[in-house]
Amino acid sequence: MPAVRIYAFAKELGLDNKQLLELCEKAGVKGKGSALASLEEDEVSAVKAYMNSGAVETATVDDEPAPLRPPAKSIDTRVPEIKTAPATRAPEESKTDSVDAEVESTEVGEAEPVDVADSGQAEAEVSVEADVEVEVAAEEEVAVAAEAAPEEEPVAEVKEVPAKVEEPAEVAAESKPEEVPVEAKAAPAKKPASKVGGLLERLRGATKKTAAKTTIANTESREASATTSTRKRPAAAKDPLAPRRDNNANKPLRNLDGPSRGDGDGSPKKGVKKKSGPKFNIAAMPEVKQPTASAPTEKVQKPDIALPQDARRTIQAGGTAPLEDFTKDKRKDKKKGRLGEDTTDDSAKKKRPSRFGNSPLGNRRMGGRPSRMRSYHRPGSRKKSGKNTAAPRKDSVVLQLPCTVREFSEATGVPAIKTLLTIKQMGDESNPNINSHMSDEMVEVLVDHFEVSVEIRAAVSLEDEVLSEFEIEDAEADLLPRPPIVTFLGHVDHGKTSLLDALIGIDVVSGEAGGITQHIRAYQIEKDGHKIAFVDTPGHEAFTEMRARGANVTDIAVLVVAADDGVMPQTAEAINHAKAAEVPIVVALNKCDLPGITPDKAMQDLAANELLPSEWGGETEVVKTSAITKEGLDDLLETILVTAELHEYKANPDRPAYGTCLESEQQSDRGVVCKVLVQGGTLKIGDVVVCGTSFGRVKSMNDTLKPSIRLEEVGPSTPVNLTGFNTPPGAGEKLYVVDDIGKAREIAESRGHAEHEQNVAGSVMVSLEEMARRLEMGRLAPSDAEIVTLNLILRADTKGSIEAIKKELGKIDHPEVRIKIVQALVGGVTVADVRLAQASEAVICAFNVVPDENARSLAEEVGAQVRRYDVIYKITDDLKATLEGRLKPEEQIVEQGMAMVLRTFSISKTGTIAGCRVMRGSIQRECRMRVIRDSTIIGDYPIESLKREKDDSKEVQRGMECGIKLDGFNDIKEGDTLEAYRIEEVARTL
Ligand SMILES: Nc1nc2c(ncn2[C@@H]2O[C@H](COP(=O)(O)OP(=O)(O)OP(=O)(O)O)[C@@H](O)[C@H]2O)c(=O)[nH]1
Repeated sequence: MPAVRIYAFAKELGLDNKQLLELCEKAGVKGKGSALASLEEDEVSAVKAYMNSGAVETATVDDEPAPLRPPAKSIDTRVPEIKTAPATRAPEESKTDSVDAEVESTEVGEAEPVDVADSGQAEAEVSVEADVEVEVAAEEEVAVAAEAAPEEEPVAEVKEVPAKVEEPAEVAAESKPEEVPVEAKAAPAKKPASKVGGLLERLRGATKKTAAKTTIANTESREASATTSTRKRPAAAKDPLAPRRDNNANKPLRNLDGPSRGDGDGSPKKGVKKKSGPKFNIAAMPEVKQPTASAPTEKVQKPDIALPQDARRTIQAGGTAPLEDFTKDKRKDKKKGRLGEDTTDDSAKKKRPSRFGNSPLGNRRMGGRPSRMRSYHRPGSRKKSGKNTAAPRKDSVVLQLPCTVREFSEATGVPAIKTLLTIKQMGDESNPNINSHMSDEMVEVLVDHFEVSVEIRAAVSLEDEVLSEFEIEDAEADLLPRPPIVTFLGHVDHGKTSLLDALIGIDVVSGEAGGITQHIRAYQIEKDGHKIAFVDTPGHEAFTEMRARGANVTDIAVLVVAADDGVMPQTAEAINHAKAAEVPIVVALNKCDLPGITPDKAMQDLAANELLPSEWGGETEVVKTSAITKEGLDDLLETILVTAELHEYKANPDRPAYGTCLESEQQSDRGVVCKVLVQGGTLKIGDVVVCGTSFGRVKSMNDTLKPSIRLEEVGPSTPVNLTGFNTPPGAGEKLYVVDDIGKAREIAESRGHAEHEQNVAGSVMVSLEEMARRLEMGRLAPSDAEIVTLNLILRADTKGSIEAIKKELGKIDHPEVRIKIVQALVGGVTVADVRLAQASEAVICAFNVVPDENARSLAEEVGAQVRRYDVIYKITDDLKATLEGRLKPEEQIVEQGMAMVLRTFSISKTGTIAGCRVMRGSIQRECRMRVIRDSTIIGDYPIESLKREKDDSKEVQRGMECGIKLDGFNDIKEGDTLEAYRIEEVARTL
């Protein structure tokens, strides 16, 4: 049973909100502050139990004979009062309605009685009300919609609205053939139905059977999110508004309290007397009577009436004029005994159109609650005689969200003052006025409260509007062959980087800190006239996200398995990523040069992981390679190219580009540099791009392999280093080219806002929940006081690094200590970080970045700790050791000094000499040097030679000039900073 709001529950019980809140308190259900608070199933039971215990004298909602005193008045008086919302009804209770359900299923021929009785959706609509008269038409609606409802569940993206039985028969019937197959297909798709996910699927062409499904699922979710308030768009509803209005204009309103609720002749249905029957949410009638036909006694001047806003909109949209509707209704009313009752046309009842009719928003259900669109007239509430001069409540109006109090009142006919009063009664203390914007939730509550029926139309976000064009599939004729994207995946140290280096003819592996890959790399190369985009991923377990990202952008996965190791944990993980991405896998059985290697064990491992090698009769190509001897490299390349040829990868280059951000960083001179893999369209300098919460105009694009090559435009399957974003986009975010910088900004900002809200909401909820849990267990203060928190401020070179560090730190689990990341940002350590560290007593962890001079001296001054790392697992090892109080004294890095490179000299045979000035401390011959460019550590090397003038020197002091040659690094440049340090065995303190 879903949670039920206080106000709804109070309404059922015939109590006011305050009374119920008091009852809750007494029943031991604490912490329900306002009418908007929700009660869980067990809490509802607790309240009911409390009420049934005789402690209070009030009506009960249970069907069973209750120990409470009987209602003071007749059943007619009580019935409307105890109209039961779904939240208050236990599933078993709904079984009392199974008789009705059987009738329905017989008539419709689809729904089983159990569907209605058992389904939560069905239950949601069934009322406990002991109502004698049940409309056959309504029953049909229940039966049909009850069957359709469960099939809607897989639509994950749809905001809140659970399917409900109150779905009008027409809508349910129409949408069923369109939706069910789509959702049934979409459900098993392994990839989330994201925009580019869908496009990628399409790009992968006809070889993938799932492409169509995913595309459809995407379209569905787009539709759903565009309207928010609907789960499905009836196929026939081209113009969502017109049919709805026509229906309502032409069909008589029903007065459910009137005699027509029976068989149509005004008499109650025979044989079903006093049976609990389902209640259905159908067209609400105006709350007050329309003026009677009696002629005015004296001639009055016709008032000058301004049409309400929604009526004006209707006319502008080409709908019927309000007066037309009015006259139509009048004509129809003549045939009726009473307003809203058509006593002549019984069939009309069965086919009664819902006021939600064909609208795409038609099945919007207010927050999953039962609609109260039906008008109830409590005894005494109906006016006995005389004319009602109050403005009739409107129904069938469209309410565009977000809306103000004024707009709500105009749309619903509820006076603004009454609306404001109700908002206040609901516990809103913000003192709203007529122009105040209401939250969607509040609108929903008010609609429920005033029992008005409105069609709520969620605002279509700019993002949906702008990015929807990326959902459109390219015409086959526009697709041209594109290079394959090949990702190297596998366990740490199995030789991915070495193999790729050997294939491309570069040497990346020797410059990697700690000998492990910590960043995703991507290059496009040309081999034997074929272009291929290669992506290298880290193998260390911390980089799961990067591996997943690599697998998600790839066409072909090359699984690198060291022949001496076989399938290891990250190999298995990589296999899963590749399988999830549904891409072909080519295995490179590497390190075959190692002596005494028999590849059989690795082959068995592969077979055990459902990758049966082709030489064993399976379908997986296994190529034996060695990055050292270059054995098997040609074979590997050929296998990749043949696989690519088989799959015919295509894309449309003549469209706005889209792609994926693989990595991003902040550089001091270039700003945000983002490694992007273009997957479709052509990306050009000057294009406006949006990527996650970042946006900008493409300023420059550089080749990823040869950064000096500037590119003006790049087509599909091309990785580039791109500048122009305002902030570093999140790795893995999708990039889209849009036509307007304003739109890009708006999309990025709204995403940022939503992200922020989510973060804030998440953290508050967790802490409150945790607190509540602890309070419950009565152990809040003592054990909490014992927990030591280590605050961290993370600074790293890329977002990917932050992601990986966070993941690693998340593994540190200790009962008495915990790590809290106060802030995690890309870029060098700044003064602001030091200030924050000072205020929050945090330690600053700088991964592959350094503090700027101001930050460094401030940190020294205030005693803030800046710990620097270049290998990811050292951070966790260090912190773990720190937290566990077992810091080893050895390997303490002692900073020695810093030198600026003023000039460089290239000497053949020797290499590049850096002419430096020592700016801080001193440089000693045995020191190691960090090479820093743009606040980022680009390498760490020992000193090969240190000279003053032409003489070798052991130490050069601050202010002096010297020549430094680094061992194994010749790419030193003017402006680089060299930091000297020594590793000493000294005691560490935190
Ligand atoms: N004998 C031998 N050694 C290899 C071969 N390929 C790589 N190695 C060595 O294995 C070690 C790890 O190689 P990498 O290329 O860094 O491995 P990796 O899989 O890229 O590692 P990560 O990116 O950190 O996951 C290095 O010392 C390489 O020299 C090979 O084919 N034969």
